[in-house]
Amino acid sequence: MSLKSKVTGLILAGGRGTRMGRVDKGLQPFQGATLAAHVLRRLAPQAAAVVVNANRNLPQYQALAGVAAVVPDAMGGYEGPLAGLQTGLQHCATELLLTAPCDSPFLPLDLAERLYAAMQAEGADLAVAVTMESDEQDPAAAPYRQPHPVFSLLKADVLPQLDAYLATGARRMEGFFKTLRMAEVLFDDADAFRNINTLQELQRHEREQTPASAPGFGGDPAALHVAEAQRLIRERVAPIAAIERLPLRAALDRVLAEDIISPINVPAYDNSAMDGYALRGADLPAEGAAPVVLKTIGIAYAGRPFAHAPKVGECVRIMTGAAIPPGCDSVIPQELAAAIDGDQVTIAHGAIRSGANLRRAGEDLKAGGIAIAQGKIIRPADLGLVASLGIAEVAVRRKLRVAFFSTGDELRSLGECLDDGCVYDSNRYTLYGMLTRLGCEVTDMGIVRDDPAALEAALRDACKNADAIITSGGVSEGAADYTREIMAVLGDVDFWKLAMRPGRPLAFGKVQSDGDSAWLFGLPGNPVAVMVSFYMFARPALLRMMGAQVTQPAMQARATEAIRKRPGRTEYQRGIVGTGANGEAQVRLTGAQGSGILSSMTEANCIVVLHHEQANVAAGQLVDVLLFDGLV
Ligand SMILES: Nc1nc2c(c(=O)[nH]1)N[C@H]1C(S)=C(S)[C@@H](COP(=O)(O)OP(=O)(O)OC[C@H]3O[C@@H](n4cnc5c(N)ncnc54)[C@H](O)[C@@H]3O)O[C@H]1N2
Ligand code: MOO
Ligand SMILES: [Mg+2]
Repeated sequence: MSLKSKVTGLILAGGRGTRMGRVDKGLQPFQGATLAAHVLRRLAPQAAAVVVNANRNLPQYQALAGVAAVVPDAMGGYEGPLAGLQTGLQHCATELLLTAPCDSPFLPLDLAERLYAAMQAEGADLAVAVTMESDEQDPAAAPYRQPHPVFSLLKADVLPQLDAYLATGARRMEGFFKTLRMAEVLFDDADAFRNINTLQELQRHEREQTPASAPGFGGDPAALHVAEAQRLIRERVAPIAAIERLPLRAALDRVLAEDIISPINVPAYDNSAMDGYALRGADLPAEGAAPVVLKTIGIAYAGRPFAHAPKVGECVRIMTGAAIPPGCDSVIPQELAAAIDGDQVTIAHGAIRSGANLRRAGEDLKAGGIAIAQGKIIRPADLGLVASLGIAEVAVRRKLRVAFFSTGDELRSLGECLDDGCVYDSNRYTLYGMLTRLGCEVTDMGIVRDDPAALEAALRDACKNADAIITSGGVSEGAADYTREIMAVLGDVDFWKLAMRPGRPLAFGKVQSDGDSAWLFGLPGNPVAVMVSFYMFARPALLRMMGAQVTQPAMQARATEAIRKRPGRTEYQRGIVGTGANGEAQVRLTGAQGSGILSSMTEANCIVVLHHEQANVAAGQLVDVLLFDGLV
């Protein structure tokens, strides 16, 4: 049973709006809709039904598409949010009630899920959102925990306790919550809980640009901002726990699972950076003094130290990498000596500074320090560094297991005859390439026909062994797109329309079968869309599951031509970045940008990122670019 089906959403809109001049807060216009409509849009995906608690303008609330019921306080008399909660619980047909105030248009899209997880973990009756806030008057003060009792998830069966509490005359939410077993959930995005209290605040927000956390109102009001979808995915997935120990070379391109702590200083001893003479800095001639002549008393080779300390007026011939003899603190490269005659070395003032040309013990790495932090993908330099510490074996995360398949009756595999109306399956090849380059252990499950039973069997099968499943096709709303239906049956899967191009539809969630589960990324079928969606959503999530740090190879380049762009969605266009005549980075587009035109991807060496709020780009303007090298 999905979480969503257990939850009733309650929008608390029953207040007097005292701080807003007694207007009905929820009905105030905000970014093309009302405040309550924004709250509804963010609650609806998290609940089986949404109920509004309002004491005025009931028909206006009822007119909001998707509202199951509008209910006034049972106790009457504007007694505050606890009275609204009582009414909500009375009308809650599910096991759980999720509350949000009508003036919080940015509430988190994973509110129910995160509150529920804490409730389960702590065996609580209710879970409340908490954020860390800082004192605006005193920014230097330590941040404090701010609970948000109006953002809570409660068991519906606490109603008798609430009735009894209200009967005592008490009205404070916090007071009532203290009588229950309460879990607190810390959200790191305090902005998501912002509410709008005054008309001035409302107007200020209206004027501000659509924030990154809000849906893409510039285009389709229901479309989700790319950053919001990325955040939702990032917050849900976690690194796999399994670790394996590998001989150093086998760890190349794997994710380091434990910090590498340096057992030694590197270098282990002070040594020479030059071939020359090791000497005592005190012997160097002062300004205006005559050159000094030092007598060579021995030779220090790399690996064969010279153990005697030179006395005043003496030096030691030394090779690069050799340990600095005792008593010496400087090295003069032999070519900087004024003269060398047998064992006599003449040095003029100013040839070197005292302390020059020494590589100090521990200057590269200190014993006991972190040489490489866990989460790093091991590259050639890391192999070398680990070897320099004398470490022969490293702990890496086990490879992430990713199963993938294509969906569609029109698809044909290589070697098959291309019937009328059919296309060769290319997505499985791009997916194979992208996943393999990322370092995943892949399972190619082939093509799955547009048939509900076949899809269900494939998804169940994939759950058994895979950490993640990637599918392509069938996530839009076509008549043969059964994928959505089956995905929803097998788990908590959200279907998003994203404010982006290409890659508008995306399914993400957890599918389960017989106790096994896997994260599902249902990518769109169009061949460019599948790649862009993979890079923007699946790649960062898979890296996180792999326990790896997520980086994107980004730069800026000047557009050689004007680019049309409508604000309100993120666009990813294929580009070719290079160096212009003036030595500056510049980028041009690869022509046709249709999401079926795969040749535009092979031609390109980068993706030009045109951000959500960005409008038309003029020729010569700087744009953000994601380089394929490092990304792919
Ligand atoms: N009424 C609407 N229609 C569509 C919308 C929309 O919002 N409203 N979105 C469009 C966008 S954008 C995309 S992207 C596609 C995504 O659709 P699906 O994920 O359902 O994918 P399919 O319908 O199965 O296929 C789309 C397209 O891609 C070709 N395809 C699919 N799989 C492969 C493959 N493995 N190899 C090569 N080509 C593949 C398929 O033949 C179709 O041409 O929906 C739009 N429609
Ligand atoms: O955005 Mo669709 O993903 O254009 O092809
Ligand atoms: Mg389709």
